Amino acid sequence: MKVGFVGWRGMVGSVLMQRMREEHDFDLISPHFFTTSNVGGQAPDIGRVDLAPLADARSIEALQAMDVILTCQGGDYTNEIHPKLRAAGWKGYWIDAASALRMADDAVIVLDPVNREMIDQALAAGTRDFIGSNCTTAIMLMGLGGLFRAGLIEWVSTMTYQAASGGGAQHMRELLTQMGRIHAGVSQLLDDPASSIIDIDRRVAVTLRSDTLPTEHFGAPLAGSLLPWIDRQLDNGQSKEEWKSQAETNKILGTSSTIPVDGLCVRIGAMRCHSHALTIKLKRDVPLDEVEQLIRGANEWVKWVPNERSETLQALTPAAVTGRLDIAVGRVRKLNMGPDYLGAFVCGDQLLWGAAEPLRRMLRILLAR
Ligand SMILES: NC(=O)C1=CN([C@@H]2O[C@H](COP(=O)(O)OP(=O)(O)OC[C@H]3O[C@@H](n4cnc5c(N)ncnc54)[C@H](OP(=O)(O)O)[C@@H]3O)[C@@H](O)[C@H]2O)C=CC1
Ligand SMILES: N[C@@H](CC(=O)OP(=O)(O)O)C(=O)O
Repeated sequence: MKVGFVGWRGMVGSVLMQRMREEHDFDLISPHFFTTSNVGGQAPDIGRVDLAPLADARSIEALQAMDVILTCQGGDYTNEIHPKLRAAGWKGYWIDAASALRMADDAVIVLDPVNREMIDQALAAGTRDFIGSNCTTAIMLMGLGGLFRAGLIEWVSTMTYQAASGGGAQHMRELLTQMGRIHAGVSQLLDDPASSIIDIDRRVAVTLRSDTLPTEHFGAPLAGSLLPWIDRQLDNGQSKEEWKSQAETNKILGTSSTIPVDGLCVRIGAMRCHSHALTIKLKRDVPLDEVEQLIRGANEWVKWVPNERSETLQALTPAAVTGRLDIAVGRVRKLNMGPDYLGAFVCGDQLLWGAAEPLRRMLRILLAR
């Protein structure tokens, strides 16, 4: 199978390449690499010597020769190229990280540990566009899939804690630069055990509000702060990121009546793990041991964290989860609102299950047909 890769050197694409090498996916395909900026350049090192030079990612003719196109190039590229390619009669499979086509009627959002049946049915019916879900939504569904599958969830309120990587590589750099500037402004005081914490704090506040702190990408300081708005503003008061959670959750689950999902999405100073603090309204009072069994049994990546302080601090944090496929689920307990109200916390790497992993697994599904 000829597979064309677009966007392979970006942040999501690089994680995808790494995972595909780890899983030996390249052994099973004929890979072709495309570029929007360096036609004729050298293909990436994937442990193979038989690769052609980089092809033009805007050449419909070159793309048409592919059986599958897997793109992490972004929504603008998708909006430009996908319609032209289909209009030219291309019948191949389009696998995409960007949100552009997600809600299209003839596209399926792929998260196979949650919606494998839907993917199989769509393939049998001739669907050709398979799109990765929003990262935040994917992580919640990977963590709570067992409760959704059992039909126990009446609604979910999700308050998110989203990492800098969701904005892209430049955002991660900006966060670290902000951290460094803040530290540099007080490092001498920190070294002096006799210095006043009030002085240190005052200087930090001055740095946070100063024009010299780089905020080009986030639009405001994130280090030492947080940003309670992610993505565009919608007319109903939601952010686009908040809107996606209900829309995509229900599309992925194929619900016949909408399960309400809503809450506030907040950017925090984590590097690449998104987290959710969840309030779940169950349809009935489900005993906690049953809840645990359902959550743990949903997929092999759920890492159950008992609702205890030390284990939570060890395992239910971005620091513990980053770079791993684990979806940590913990803080599961009944809330004061009543026996059918459940609290939970979910944490996952947004570049893995939130972006690259469902795409490479979709490719595997195609290869296994
Ligand atoms: N599903 C999800 O939850 C997520 C989805 N995404 C999607 O993935 C898309 C890609 O995101 P992301 O990987 O962050 O985008 P990047 O900005 O890292 O990369 C996108 C493209 O930019 C070009 N580029 C220009 N300069 C550089 C450079 N110095 N280093 C690397 N690439 C460069 C590359 O194209 P070229 O080689 O052709 O020049 C690259 O493929 C997003 O637009 C979004 O749609 C992102 C995060 C999560
Ligand atoms: N919006 C997400 C990342 C992302 O790219 O999402 P999407 O693929 O839905 O556009 C974030 O900022 O954390």
